[in-house]
Amino acid sequence: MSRHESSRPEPGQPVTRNADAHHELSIRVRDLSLWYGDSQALKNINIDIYQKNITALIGPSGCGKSTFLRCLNRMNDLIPNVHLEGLVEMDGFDVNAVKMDEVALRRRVGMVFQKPNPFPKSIYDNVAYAPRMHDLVSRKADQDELVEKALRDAGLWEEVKDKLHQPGTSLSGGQQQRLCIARAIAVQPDVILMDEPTSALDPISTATIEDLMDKLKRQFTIITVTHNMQQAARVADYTAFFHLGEIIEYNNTKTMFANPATKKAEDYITGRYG
Ligand SMILES: Nc1ncnc2c1ncn2[C@@H]1O[C@H](COP(=O)(O)OP(=O)(O)OP(=O)(O)O)[C@@H](O)[C@H]1O
Repeated sequence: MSRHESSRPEPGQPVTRNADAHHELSIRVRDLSLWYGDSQALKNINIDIYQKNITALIGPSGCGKSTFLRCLNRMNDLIPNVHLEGLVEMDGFDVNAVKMDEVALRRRVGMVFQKPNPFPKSIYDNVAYAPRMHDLVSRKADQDELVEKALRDAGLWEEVKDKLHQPGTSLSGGQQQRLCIARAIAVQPDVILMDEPTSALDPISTATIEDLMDKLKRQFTIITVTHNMQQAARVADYTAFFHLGEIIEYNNTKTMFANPATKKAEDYITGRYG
């Protein structure tokens, strides 16, 4: 029996589709449920997320996409009265295990938010902050090299190389978001979570970030929440459709958009509801 067959959810669990067998597993989620107090926000989520691919999470407002994303780096731990059941496994490690070091986890799983949120520091220090905190660099020359590489990989170096000591907040919105991406990749995470990374940006900055995501997936596993169906179709290798806290459909993006298996996903993708 192949790894994929053995990890299939039991019959009766929410529908999830396994991906092409040649892709390596990054994150395995089984029977994940989450409650805010008495209110259940995620219901028996089962999904396999693949390395060095982009997975888009789509679905109507309030269906649990951001809640799910935060389960992947334990950011829900910061919210009072959250109760979680089920398994989130990353490269074979149980993310929710008591002994899992949250600082180490957040080094492996970077996050980029909807609104660009650079630290109130220089462009240089925004990028150097986390590598310093994680003791990844000590010599100044190594730090300079790392900052340059992260900014180059985020497609920002040419625009900022002559003003590295200006505040990150002095950049345009699209540049600030690329700075946040540089900050996230500076510690070489395995996974980057993006929560509507372009929704606050103009169309040109959005296109720049989409191109960047396409390049970054050679190095990183990317999971992105988006309300923009064209964006999901353009950038995502796989798409998961959430509805009322469940994953109703999960497939490679081409198949889901050309031939959705459920009426709900079809209606949502075609803009008939949501
Ligand atoms: N901190 C919180 N405390 C209590 N309930 C919450 C909290 N965050 C989210 N919820 C609830 O959990 C459900 C899922 O919310 P979530 O933000 O994950 O959905 P979403 O699909 O990301 O929505 P959107 O597309 O609007 O961002 C909603 O009913 C929401 O009200």
